[in-house]
Amino acid sequence: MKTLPIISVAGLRSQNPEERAQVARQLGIACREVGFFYVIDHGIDAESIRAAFDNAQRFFALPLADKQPLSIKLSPHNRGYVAMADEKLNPASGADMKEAFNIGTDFPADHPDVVAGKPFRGVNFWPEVPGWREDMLGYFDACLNLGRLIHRGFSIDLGLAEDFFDPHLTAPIATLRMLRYPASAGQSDREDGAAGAHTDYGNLTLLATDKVAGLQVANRQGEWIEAPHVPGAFVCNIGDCLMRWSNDTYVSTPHRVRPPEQERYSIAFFLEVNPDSIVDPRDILPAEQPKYPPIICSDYLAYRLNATYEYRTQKQ
Ligand SMILES: O=C(O)CCC(=O)C(=O)O
Ligand SMILES: [Fe+2]
Repeated sequence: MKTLPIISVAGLRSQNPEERAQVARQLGIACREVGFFYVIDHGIDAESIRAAFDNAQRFFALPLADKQPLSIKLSPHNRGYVAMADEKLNPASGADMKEAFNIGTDFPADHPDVVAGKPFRGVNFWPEVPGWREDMLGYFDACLNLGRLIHRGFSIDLGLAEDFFDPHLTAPIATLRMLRYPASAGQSDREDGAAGAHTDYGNLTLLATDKVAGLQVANRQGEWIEAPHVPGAFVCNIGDCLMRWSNDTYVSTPHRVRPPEQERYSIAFFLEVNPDSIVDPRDILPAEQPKYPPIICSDYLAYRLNATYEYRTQKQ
């Protein structure tokens, strides 16, 4: 396998069950074989994607003094600004040459779940850039709805009720993450210098990229293959939580980012499920011997984040 499949998900919106099943079959093959695929006909309009990239650019262009007060280190909820070289997605490798900004599921400070200190229920940090918050929350919701739709395809493929994931996706943990990788100018000697090899933690990631190359995905032969920008497409991949939930039927696959020739932007949307959802392989594959005990979604995510971010002392 040298290239990633490109899947049109338009059929998932069809009234005709056969059209939905046809898309589900393609998703199922991709999720079993490589855990990565491009999605086209996703229904998110080009203008809102462009606005999200413009907003990312405007944010990262702010002086460090404006970004640092929004530091993720000040958030117990995985939100805010990650400064250059402050993260190692592969702890065995070097620091990632990137900066990032995380927006989580948006809750007001007086929401009962926030007041009660429920895991991952918190307020976002916002830069003072006009229009930014509205645009980014609109884009967040569009990604969430696409993530829900793709989960319907997964349910069909896995032989579950089509709405199996719906009750788990009513108010899920989700993170919209803007990323900026500076031009390496030939300076980096690490193939994974922009983002170390890692798998994602949740159920599903939807990634919008710009034209600059950098993302690589490991195929089953252990070779790194390029995942180039496909205009209008999202790069989608399975995360560890869904791999576990599906008893390893779907695979989460290592990927990394090479130091780009030119400055590169990407925007990832990491979708988990509701914080209190029980992730139990027996619910998806009751006939199989489960490889994993049941876990609570928020416990699993907190465990994975705490392993990645040394500064995270606050358990969620
Ligand atoms: O920027 C990219 O292309 C991929 C980023 C990524 O894999 C991540 O942040 O988890
Ligand atoms: Fe990733």
